[in-house]
Amino acid sequence: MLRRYILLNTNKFVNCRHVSQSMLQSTVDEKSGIATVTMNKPPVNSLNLEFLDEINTQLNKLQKDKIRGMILTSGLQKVFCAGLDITEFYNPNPDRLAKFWTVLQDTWLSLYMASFPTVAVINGHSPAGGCLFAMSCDYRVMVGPKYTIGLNETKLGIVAPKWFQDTMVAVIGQRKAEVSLTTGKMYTTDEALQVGLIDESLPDADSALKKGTQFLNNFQRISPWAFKMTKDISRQPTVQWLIDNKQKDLDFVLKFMQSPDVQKSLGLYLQSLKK
Ligand SMILES: CCCCC/C=C\CCC/C=C/CC(=O)SCCNC(=O)CCNC(=O)[C@H](O)C(C)(C)COP(=O)(O)OP(=O)(O)OC[C@H]1O[C@@H](n2cnc3c(N)ncnc32)[C@H](O)[C@@H]1OP(=O)(O)O
Repeated sequence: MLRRYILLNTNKFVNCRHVSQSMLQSTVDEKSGIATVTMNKPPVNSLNLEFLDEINTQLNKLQKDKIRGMILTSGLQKVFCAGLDITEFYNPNPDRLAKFWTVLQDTWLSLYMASFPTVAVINGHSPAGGCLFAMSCDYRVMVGPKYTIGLNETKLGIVAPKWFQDTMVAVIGQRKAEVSLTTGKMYTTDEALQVGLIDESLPDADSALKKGTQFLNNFQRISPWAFKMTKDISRQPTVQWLIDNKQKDLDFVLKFMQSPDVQKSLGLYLQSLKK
């Protein structure tokens, strides 16, 4: 493994393994065993087929490398992740859409059930799929006050799939999730903290990264096996539906996304984004 000193987001030099460098930068601190995975796909870290594939491959690699924890963050100025790349849905090629959705399912399962503790350092806006990724980590630290987070699918004229919804229910509870999902609510950092969608709010990215690292350091005294078993038991009810219904979920998405009404809504939404 290539060893070198590199500059991390914390502006400190640390001795680390440099795992990869592309749309995703991943570094592992040798001493703590904590990986920092930085999404860096300008302009907004939208999740297309190739990017999701890279994220999933990296998560599986980190698992094999037996890292002790992971921070997921963004290398962009003001966006953590803009969610799924809407162009994957608009006038889709059915084969590509099927691959895209399958990789999304797999990436979510890898992240949600990661064998190591995970923290999202949300250093920018985090709508829809970005919020799903953040909620799938074990702890969320967000940089405030100016960014927003939430599952806004209804605002696009589409529907958050069951497993997106269940992930939110697991974080903020049934009632709050229902209101949040039906209204497509995007929470400010303060609101997200109040509702329990995030665990901490910090004024800048450096202190958020430190806070995330502090959380992961809690696990130095906890057996990785005990951690993983506990997390599996806790998260099993949320993941089981997708594990049992991957094909049904995919078939539904293929049908839903090719319906003229959904395509019309997506076209209008894409236009409004371009404006
Ligand atoms: C019963 C079961 C039903 C099952 C249904 C089946 C399937 C449904 C699945 C639905 C799941 C969807 C999940 C999603 O994640 S959908 C994506 C939702 N995302 C958003 O709504 C975010 C939209 N973006 C923004 O709000 C902003 O871009 C921002 C993230 C706040 C950043 O703002 P800013 O920095 O000002 O950047 P711009 O807005 O100027 O954007 C720059 C550039 O990027 C393009 N873009 C932005 N977001 C996306 C995106 N998600 N996908 C693709 N492209 C995006 C934007 O159009 C600009 O492009 P141009 O530079 O070409 O103008």
